[in-house]
Amino acid sequence: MAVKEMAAKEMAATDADPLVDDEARARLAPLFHEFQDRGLILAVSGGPDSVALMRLAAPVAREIGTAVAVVTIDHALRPGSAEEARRVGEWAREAGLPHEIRTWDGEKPASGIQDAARAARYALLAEAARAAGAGAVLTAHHRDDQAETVLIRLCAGSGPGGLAGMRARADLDGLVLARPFLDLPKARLVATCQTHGWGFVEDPSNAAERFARARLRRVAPLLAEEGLGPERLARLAARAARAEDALDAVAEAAFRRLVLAETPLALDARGLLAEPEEIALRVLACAVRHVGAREGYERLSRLEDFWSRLASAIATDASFRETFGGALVTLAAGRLVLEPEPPRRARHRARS
Ligand SMILES: Nc1ncnc2c1ncn2[C@@H]1O[C@H](COP(=O)(O)OP(=O)(O)OP(=O)(O)O)[C@@H](O)[C@H]1O
Repeated sequence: MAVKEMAAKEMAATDADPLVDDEARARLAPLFHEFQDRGLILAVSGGPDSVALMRLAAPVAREIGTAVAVVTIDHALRPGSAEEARRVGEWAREAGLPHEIRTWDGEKPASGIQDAARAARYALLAEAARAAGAGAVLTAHHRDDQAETVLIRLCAGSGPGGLAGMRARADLDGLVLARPFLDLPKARLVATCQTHGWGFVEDPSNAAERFARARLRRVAPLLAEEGLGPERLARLAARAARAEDALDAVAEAAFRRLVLAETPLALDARGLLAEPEEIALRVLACAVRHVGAREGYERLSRLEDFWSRLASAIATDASFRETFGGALVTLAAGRLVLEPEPPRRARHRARS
């Protein structure tokens, strides 16, 4: 089916219509062609979304000849999770796909369990993909997941990067993380399973009130009444993503322009101050990451505070020497020099 025809068909589908085979093929086939040589991993929890992904992907994989393996992560957080993972295995067999269970048997923190479980899940999925020589991991994130992510980030006061939500294509530790259903309403995936009589499980933790995500789910209908429903939140994410990509491109060009020396990394401080604040912030974050001092990112509000101190030092020709995000940042003679922060223990020894 032609792409235009497909788009028209999808526009005509209501939020409760099951996906027809052509729609699924149009979404999945490009990825299956792209990874025909290396193969793909499908991340399947057993919920209706990922069961729909698995069942719809199986015929496309066969048709194109792409090796596909289904991976279920058993977080081992509640009784019955291992049994659920085994059931996914049965459904995968029914669909004619190989299945593997990877269990999270690392330390489980008392607080922030959802975040820890997510980090562990992605690490285990990447491990499984690498072991299979696969080039990509596909998840069944959908429009309602995206809307929830954007709401959570709105509540956290995120900038455009956060409001952009999840991307349909992202990096997963050097592999491709693809979300081919990211713009589809969840109801369509559920309807697809129901129409075909495909079994699925519901994760009881989804309903657990103690998780912020589940609490927000109660507020969501009220927001939707005010017009801020999943569709609008997802559109906000798409617009924020567009702005984010443009700002990143401008910041990258500014970074290249402002670099005076590579080792140690030195930037033109006055030039940085002359940039619009949003660009200066991004150049600074990029420079900090560049010295490779620490994994992860500092929070945006911390970056803003750091920049405000640094900007006033540049403006007044004051001296400046602070660490940020694992980088030692020094201002001297109009040059902003960034070096990896010396290890804390070594510094301590040097002082004592
Ligand atoms: N236990 C699991 N095993 C394999 N894949 C999983 C598992 N849990 C989730 N996934 C994959 O991730 C997708 C999103 O799941 P879910 O909405 O539960 O994640 P989340 O809690 O929103 O976290 P995140 O959005 O960061 O992945 C699922 O559709 C599925 O593809």
